[in-house]
Amino acid sequence: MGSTGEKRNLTIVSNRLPLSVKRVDGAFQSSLSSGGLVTSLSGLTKSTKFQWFGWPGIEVKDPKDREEVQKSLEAHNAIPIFLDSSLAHEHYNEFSNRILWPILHYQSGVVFDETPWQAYRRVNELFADAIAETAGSGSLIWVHDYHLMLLPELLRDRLKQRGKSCAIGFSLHTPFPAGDFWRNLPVRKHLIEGMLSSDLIGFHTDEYKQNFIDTCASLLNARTEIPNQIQYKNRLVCINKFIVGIDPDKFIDTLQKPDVQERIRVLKEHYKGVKVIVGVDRLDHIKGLSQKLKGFDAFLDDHPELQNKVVLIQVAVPSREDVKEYQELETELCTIAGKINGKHATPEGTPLLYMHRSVPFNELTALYSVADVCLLTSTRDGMNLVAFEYVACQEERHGVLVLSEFAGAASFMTNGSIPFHPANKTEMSEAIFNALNLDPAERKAKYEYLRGFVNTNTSAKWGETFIEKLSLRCKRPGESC
Ligand SMILES: O=P(O)(O)OC[C@H]1O[C@H](O[C@H]2O[C@H](CO)[C@@H](O)[C@H](O)[C@H]2O)[C@H](O)[C@@H](O)[C@@H]1O
Ligand SMILES: O=c1ccn([C@@H]2O[C@H](COP(=O)(O)OP(=O)(O)O)[C@@H](O)[C@H]2O)c(=O)[nH]1
Repeated sequence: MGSTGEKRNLTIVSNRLPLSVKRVDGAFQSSLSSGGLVTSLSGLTKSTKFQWFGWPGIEVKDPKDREEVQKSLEAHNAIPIFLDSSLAHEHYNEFSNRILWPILHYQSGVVFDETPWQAYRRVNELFADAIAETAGSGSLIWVHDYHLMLLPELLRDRLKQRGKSCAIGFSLHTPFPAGDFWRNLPVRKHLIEGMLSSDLIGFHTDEYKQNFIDTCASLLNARTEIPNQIQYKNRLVCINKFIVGIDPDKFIDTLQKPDVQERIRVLKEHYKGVKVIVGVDRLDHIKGLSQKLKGFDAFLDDHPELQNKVVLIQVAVPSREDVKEYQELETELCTIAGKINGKHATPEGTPLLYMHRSVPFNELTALYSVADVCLLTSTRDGMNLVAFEYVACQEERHGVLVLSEFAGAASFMTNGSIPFHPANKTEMSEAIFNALNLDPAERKAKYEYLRGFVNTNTSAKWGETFIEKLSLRCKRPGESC
């Protein structure tokens, strides 16, 4: 058990709660939110107790309705922060996902706009107000991700006004780009200063950590000579890498369920004599989905002898559908998918199954399990937990992970996978071919390497390590990080 979380009061804060609330026929229904942040933090629930603040994903105006939503979430230790829909839209869609997200992922052509920025500030303030009121002095507050970069500073001020002292940790789940890219954002200084009011800041990889440290030095003239520390104004902030992971047992246990075993049997029978490649990604530019489909097209062109012998099952989970760029990407992907099947399908079958929807967890594990290859083509990606999940489901098959060198996961998984550059179709085609033809001994060796990594670096360990460090930081602030 994660003793730290139980001894001290732990509060998790993220923009999105793990449960999204929807109004169906006048009543409220909640369902699990998608994405890696929820996966990583849900894995933590096994070992640590915490309350979770976040936006419920819906506008609720009526005080009675708010009470109803509040009660239904209470059972999951979740506390909703209600936002009116235009504010939520400007904060989440317009600033977080149209301006900040692309810059964090090295996408160019971003246009800054003042209205969304003001909404971003306002939402961070509303979070700070709600948390400062509830938090007990001495508690640990762990803030997550790019939607809430201003929160540590706003929260620290409010806690101080109330005479409370809490430890504040911040984890970024995206990459942090190299300095010159970050300069594209006119409000870059405010965001960095907001984060620097934390006691501890965590990144997924050493590269992101170093980029952040370099930016603090060049932009704020902060002192960064001591490893893993940033001194800015009168504060000493610890900076480190914490490897986020999954709960592998959840996948292993699910694979044992009779209905999942039956589903696996049916899928194996259906794809007898056919090699299955799986891809699971939120429908997002950063996942390199158009590159993936084009690379797969090149692979099919290069290997006519494999006609009807290979299928790519691509799950594209709907995401951020109110953002214009995401809508355009969806249209583009449908067109490319149609063209690929138009070119390569035969009366015996289609080489590409493109599914634009989310899949239930049991189905997801069955899909991972029957796949000979998992193809992940991110152009940039904070970590990519799908890579971990695929490995967790490959005890029997020893399938091969073909992993873009730009996923954060590649910093740790390159030895056990086949790495490639997602913009290079030829390289991708060769990587797919090599993965499909790897001999069993090599497949086993790669799988065992990755299994060791995934089983060692679990989400529970990630959470416990971060909380332990945060708690120590407060007890002995002068100590090295
Ligand atoms: O909440 P959404 O807008 O629907 O997006 C889902 C999540 O996407 C991002 O996930 C990141 O976190 C993962 C876990 O650390 C990491 O593996 C992945 O590479 C990242 O893209 C986002 O950072 C989350 O806040 C979102 O909830
Ligand atoms: O229909 C689906 C398919 C997948 N996932 C999960 O979404 C997460 C994706 O996390 P990742 O870190 O790969 O990327 P992110 O979407 O957070 O950028 C994984 O845990 C998947 O199991 C999901 O919620 N719904």
